[in-house]
Amino acid sequence: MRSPKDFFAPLAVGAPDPVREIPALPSRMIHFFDPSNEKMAAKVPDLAKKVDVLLGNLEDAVRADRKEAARNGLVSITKSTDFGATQLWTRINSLDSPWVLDDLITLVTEIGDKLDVIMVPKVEGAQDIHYVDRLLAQLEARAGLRRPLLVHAILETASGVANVEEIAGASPRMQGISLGPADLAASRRMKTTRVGGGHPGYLVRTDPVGDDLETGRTTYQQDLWHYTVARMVDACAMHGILPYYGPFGDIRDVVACEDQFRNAFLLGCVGTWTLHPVQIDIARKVFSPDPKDVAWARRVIAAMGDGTGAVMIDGKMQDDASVKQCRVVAELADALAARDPELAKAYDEATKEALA
Ligand SMILES: CC(C)(COP(=O)(O)OP(=O)(O)OC[C@H]1O[C@@H](n2cnc3c(N)ncnc32)[C@H](O)[C@@H]1OP(=O)(O)O)[C@@H](O)C(=O)NCCC(=O)NCCSC(=O)C[C@H](O)C(=O)O
Ligand SMILES: [Mg+2]
Repeated sequence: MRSPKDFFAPLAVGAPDPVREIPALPSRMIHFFDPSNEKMAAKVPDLAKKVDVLLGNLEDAVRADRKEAARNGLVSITKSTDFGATQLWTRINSLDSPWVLDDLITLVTEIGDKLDVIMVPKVEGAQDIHYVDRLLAQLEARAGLRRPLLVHAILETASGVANVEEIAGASPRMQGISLGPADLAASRRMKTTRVGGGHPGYLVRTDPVGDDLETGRTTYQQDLWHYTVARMVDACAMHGILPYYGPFGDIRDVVACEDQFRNAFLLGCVGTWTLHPVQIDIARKVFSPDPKDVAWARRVIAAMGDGTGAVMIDGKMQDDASVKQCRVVAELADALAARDPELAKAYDEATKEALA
């Protein structure tokens, strides 16, 4: 562990100074594409206008014999595309793979000035982040980069979950963490073969009436990912970084996808991965606060003056703590409205109505 005194010192001579605060940029959807897939690559310029984050994926879902094509494809797409305000991320191959060293050397050298965040899969503990941290500093120095690259960890091993707090605080580069439910399920030896989402077998049942154990007993499906997401959210909040849900693999089931995304949003996640174009609008809808909630939050903030004391609004008590909750919603709405004029209009109209 670095001493708190040198936590913000660059890890290589000539590397840029680490950031002191992680920017809370809109990142409702991290849209995955395979840069070696020509059809997907052709859609990148249009997708850049629709999504908050575009991620060129080099790891799982890219065939082993296409790894170099994906890496080179990402370099060439990046050089020829204007991403505007949309962030560009990449997911490198895992740290024990034969590809990761060339991924980092090539990407930082060729497109380090355009990349925002590097997603690192299968992170087991702080040692993995420390390795990437030092290597990135050396590569940034050699490439003459002025802005440090940020790092995002995927929580997809049992050790990663056990060590999530130390991972979140391992480096000033840590931007956030995502849940990786498929690898995590395998690592934990869970018995689900689904990529994220619920499972009908994971349930609780109401008590029997009398001796009849069979009839009239309602079952409620539970969320397999609740514990992990909640733990990830706490670790991220504690270290001032951002938590994300990960993949929802049943592309056809847009209804359950929306539910899973909303659970994550309500628990504190700022965004999710989108694997197919059909998931983009779902993520936008879910991870943008509802105009009615924004109007309410703004109303409470306005009524609370300096934010202390207690007032009654529509029969509900508001105090110092509830105004803080409202500020979370209102500040997120302001940040999203600055990027999305349609949303800005919806928020302002709903607020006017609520204050009338
Ligand atoms: C899931 C897919 C393989 C489905 O692809 P396809 O069968 O081609 O779907 P469609 O025919 O419905 O596609 C319609 C058109 O849309 C294009 N398309 C599809 N997906 C994308 C995309 N992500 N970005 C841009 N464009 C996309 C198709 O090319 C079609 O185009 P056209 O023919 O011109 O109309 C595919 O969606 C896919 O591969 N998605 C990404 C998968 C991925 O990235 N997986 C890795 C992340 S999940 C993971 O790694 C697990 C995690 O780590 C964990 O452990 O939990
Ligand atoms: Mg994975």
